[in-house]
Amino acid sequence: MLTNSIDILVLNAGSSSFKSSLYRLRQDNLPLEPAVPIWTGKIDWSSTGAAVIQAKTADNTIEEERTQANRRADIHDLLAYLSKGQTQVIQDMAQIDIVGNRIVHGGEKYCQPTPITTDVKAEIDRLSIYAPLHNPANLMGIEAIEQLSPHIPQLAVFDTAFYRDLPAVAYVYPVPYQWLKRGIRKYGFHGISHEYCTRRAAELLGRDLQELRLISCHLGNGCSLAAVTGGRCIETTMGFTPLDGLMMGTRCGSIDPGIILHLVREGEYTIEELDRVLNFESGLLGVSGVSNDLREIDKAIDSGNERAKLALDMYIDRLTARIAALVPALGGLDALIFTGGVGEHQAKIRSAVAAKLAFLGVEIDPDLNNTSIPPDRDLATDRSSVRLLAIHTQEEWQIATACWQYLIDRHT
Ligand SMILES: Nc1ncnc2c1ncn2[C@@H]1O[C@H](COP(=O)(O)OP(=O)(O)O)[C@@H](O)[C@H]1O
Ligand SMILES: CC(=O)OP(=O)(O)O
Ligand SMILES: [Mg+2]
Repeated sequence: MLTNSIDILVLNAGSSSFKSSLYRLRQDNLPLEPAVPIWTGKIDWSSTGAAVIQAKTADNTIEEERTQANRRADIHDLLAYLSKGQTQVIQDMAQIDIVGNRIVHGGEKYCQPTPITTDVKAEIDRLSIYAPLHNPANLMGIEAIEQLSPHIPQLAVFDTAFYRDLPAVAYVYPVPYQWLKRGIRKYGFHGISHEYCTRRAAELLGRDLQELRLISCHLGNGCSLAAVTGGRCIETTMGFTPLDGLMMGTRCGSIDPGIILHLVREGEYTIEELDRVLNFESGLLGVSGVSNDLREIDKAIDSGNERAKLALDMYIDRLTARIAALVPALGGLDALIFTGGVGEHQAKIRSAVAAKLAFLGVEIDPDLNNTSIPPDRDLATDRSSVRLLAIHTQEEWQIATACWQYLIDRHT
């Protein structure tokens, strides 16, 4: 039985962070604009071995630094701040109507928000080998809730679901066709973010999503592009796993598969070691030797570090090349969307990309691009033939709306 207001808790476990939001929504009306959560929680595991836990309400913040991270315990303890201490917003966890979990890899089976059962958990676990940075963390979130309050319904919202209508030319790999039967195909990730941002782009432009040709650039620690036309995603850069495509913070993106064959053949690395190196020690961090964080790379460049400069140049070149490569399939481009920590905050990346795409008629307004104004804005000049949108991604809100819809459908 639903009361007038619905409490929806969202868990978004990433590779080096865990984000959580509690929304209190009215049952009769889903706001068009993202609601402000009444409680947010964050764990930052980015410095090796340590954890910073932060819980926040409109009036209070609790911050706890732990020298020894223990992901399971960190998640459990963060969520406990919902019902205790200065950030208490509920009396009891059982008060929460539903928990929405971002699940990165849903494989071929899950294309819709799905209630979590033992079977669903087993499948998320089975898929962990294909998304080792994400699916295990996603499961930890689910289990933390089960421990804190076993009877709250939980919903899985999949990153891969956005790609359910990907055409075969995009999802089939040029390998023996029979591999497809074994599930070897492109899945695509960051779908929750791309779905939110492409819909938001249509709103910002005051146009129907169906008539737009869009490329959404999700540039965070993980990076991917999604090409959308007629409201359908037709191509993306991540693939069978979130390791493919663009150069990322610690992930390599597309490289010659011959390199892996060579290293394994030489006996220099086991598969597990290569998995670690390509997922955690490559990308911006691997090339620069400095950091996966572009803010740190920038500082190193300013102090004359050439490898940091090379890493940045490679990041921009690869990003631009992959954007341009999506344009023929779209038959043109109406808007390019920048989102994720890098896309939203790094004006330098946006201007470098725009400059390299000038041949497409792209022109960024340097004043708009450099001024720190609120999120969700068009940065293109009036004469640019492509709109350039910076959009604050709202994965948690996207998941909350799926939960709201699920509850309403169940009770009507
Ligand atoms: N305020 C900021 N200014 C500049 N860069 C930022 C800022 N915030 C985040 N970034 C960049 O975004 C990256 C993280 O993006 P984010 O989307 O939060 O990552 P995740 O993949 O963990 O969700 C950082 O490594 C950094 O390069
Ligand atoms: C799929 C993925 O790479 O997610 P994130 O960017 O949150 O690590
Ligand atoms: Mg992210």
